[in-house]
Amino acid sequence: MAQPTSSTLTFPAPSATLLSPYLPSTSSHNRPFLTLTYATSLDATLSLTPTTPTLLSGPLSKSMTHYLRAHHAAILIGAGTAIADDPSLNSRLEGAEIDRQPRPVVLDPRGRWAVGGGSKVVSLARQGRGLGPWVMVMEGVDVDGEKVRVVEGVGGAYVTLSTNEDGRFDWKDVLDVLWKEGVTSVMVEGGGVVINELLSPRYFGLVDAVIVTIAPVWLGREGVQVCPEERRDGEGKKVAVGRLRDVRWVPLGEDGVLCGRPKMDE
Ligand SMILES: NC(=O)C1=CN([C@@H]2O[C@H](COP(=O)(O)OP(=O)(O)OC[C@H]3O[C@@H](n4cnc5c(N)ncnc54)[C@H](O)[C@@H]3O)[C@@H](O)[C@H]2O)C=CC1
Ligand SMILES: Nc1nc(O)c(N)c(N[C@@H]2O[C@H](COP(=O)(O)O)[C@@H](O)[C@H]2O)n1
Repeated sequence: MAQPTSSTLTFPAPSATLLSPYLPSTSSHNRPFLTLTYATSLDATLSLTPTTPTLLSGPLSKSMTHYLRAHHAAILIGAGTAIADDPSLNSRLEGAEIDRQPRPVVLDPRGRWAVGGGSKVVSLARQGRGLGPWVMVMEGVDVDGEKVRVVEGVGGAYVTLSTNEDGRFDWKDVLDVLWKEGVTSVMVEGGGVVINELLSPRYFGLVDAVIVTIAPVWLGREGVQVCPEERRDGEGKKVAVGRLRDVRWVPLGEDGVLCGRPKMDE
């Protein structure tokens, strides 16, 4: 039997039905609906090392990712992932034409990502199989003119945003910029810095839905781990950061997909 090409992934309707309660709904708080989604090992690890692209999702859960991408207006990653993976950041779901492609957004305050004509995201945008990326950089950073030319040449943009004293964007500002540009939903895929920050007590409340693929493998130490900053109560006692409610487990091949809505414990 012929293998599907990279642009003809399908996601079975019964699984799609199970996911439907977690898909973006109309936002009631003047910011994009934020879905946090990633694949992890049994030891809560995203990749073997920060610079090693690591396939965790099986074929069905990978199709789910492309289904989710086609249901979001934007897909966001940190510069670490952009540099390590040279990702495509488009949806290869069957029927996901250009009007259902998510806008790739990369948090790259210092303009480190070497986005050029050979980058997958640029190449796909040139072929009409994805959108040009929006790269968020800090004020005053000197971005190489050639990179700006390449990004703008495929309909993308470098967007300047202010940072705090640590050189970090406030997530509320990131979401505000996207909202003002008409982005109603964003799927955040990672990597470790991004995920751990969004799961930290400060930003936990910004996450509307979590969809995590759990693959039956252990990756060992030195990997990029999901382990957010701890939370303490008024007396300094350590408490859980938060949990998921409205939980649903969806088996996809050998992987388990955990869906839920985050809730910070009282
Ligand atoms: N299994 C999975 O689902 C995924 C795995 N990965 C893996 O994760 C690894 C990369 O993870 P990390 O090294 O943790 O990098 P990362 O992708 O989280 O990027 C970190 C960088 O993003 C920028 N950034 C993040 N938050 C920011 C903020 N609030 N303000 C300003 N800049 C911000 C900074 O430049 C920071 O150094 C790679 O190995 C990749 O393959 C990445 C995504 C998903
Ligand atoms: N869902 C999922 N499963 C895995 O096993 C992964 N390694 C990732 N990684 C994320 O997907 C990006 C690559 O996507 P493309 O297929 O190149 O578009 C990678 O950059 C991570 O964000 N995700």
